[in-house]
Amino acid sequence: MTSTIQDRPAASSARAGTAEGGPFLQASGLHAHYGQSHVLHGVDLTIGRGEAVGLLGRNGMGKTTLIRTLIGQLQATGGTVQVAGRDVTGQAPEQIVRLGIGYVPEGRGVFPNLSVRENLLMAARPGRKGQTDWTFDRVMQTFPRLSERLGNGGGQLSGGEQQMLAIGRALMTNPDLMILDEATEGLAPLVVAEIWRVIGLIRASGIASLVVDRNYRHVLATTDRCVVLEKGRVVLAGESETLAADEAGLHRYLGV
Ligand SMILES: Nc1ncnc2c1ncn2[C@@H]1O[C@H](COP(=O)(O)OP(=O)(O)OP(=O)(O)O)[C@@H](O)[C@H]1O
Repeated sequence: MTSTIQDRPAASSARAGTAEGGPFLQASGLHAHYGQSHVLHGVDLTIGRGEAVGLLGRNGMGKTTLIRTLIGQLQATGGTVQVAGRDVTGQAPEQIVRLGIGYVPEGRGVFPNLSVRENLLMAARPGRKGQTDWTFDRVMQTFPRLSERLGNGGGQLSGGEQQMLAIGRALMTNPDLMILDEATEGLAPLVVAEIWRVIGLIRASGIASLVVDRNYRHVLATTDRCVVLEKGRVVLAGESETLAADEAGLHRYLGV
């Protein structure tokens, strides 16, 4: 994160939103800038309740910027974002994620000086509708490796364990939507397989997800729908199964 990120103004109060029954997240015509640099150019994105959505695109195409704009870390310079039926455009990240988003940023985000146990327990809270499905014990069952490291500091963990802890922390908030940005980056193959297993578990548990990963084949195979960004614009979108068969589109936009 650099100083070129535009300051986000004070959070505005929630404006009237759409009904509860609509998609969990809906972004319409999103624009975002870093200083003078125009990075998102009118992006539309919808994530249904319980839907797994993949976000694909080559390096620098705007995937992380889109995520940061969705959760209010970066102020949208145009367009709107609705979460759980509320217009959250311009709101502070803390307010937006409180509506039920578990965000696992690229590069993780665990507290290095707190133990694994403390990292998890401090994140614990019921979900937006009071759901408490994800308890400390369930996270332990999901990541047996973390249960062996409970007393260790976050900073003493391997990269893979830190990633598991970051995902575990997000699950402890009992989210309706998990956002995973490059969750497998830089990890050894066995750990990568473990992370994909958990991404599958999250999907099966009915939590919606937005998944960014370099392994686009894996993303296509483990999501319902995918959106492909090129230079801050959606250039391909559709059912993952259909996109997986679109060799020409994948070649053109993902360079494969
Ligand atoms: N903090 C920043 N300040 C200025 N420009 C930025 C900043 N972060 C990203 N950019 C630029 O915005 C564009 C989109 O970057 P972004 O990180 O969103 O892409 P990405 O698709 O997530 O790619 P990657 O996989 O490399 O992270 C790129 O041109 C990038 O150089």
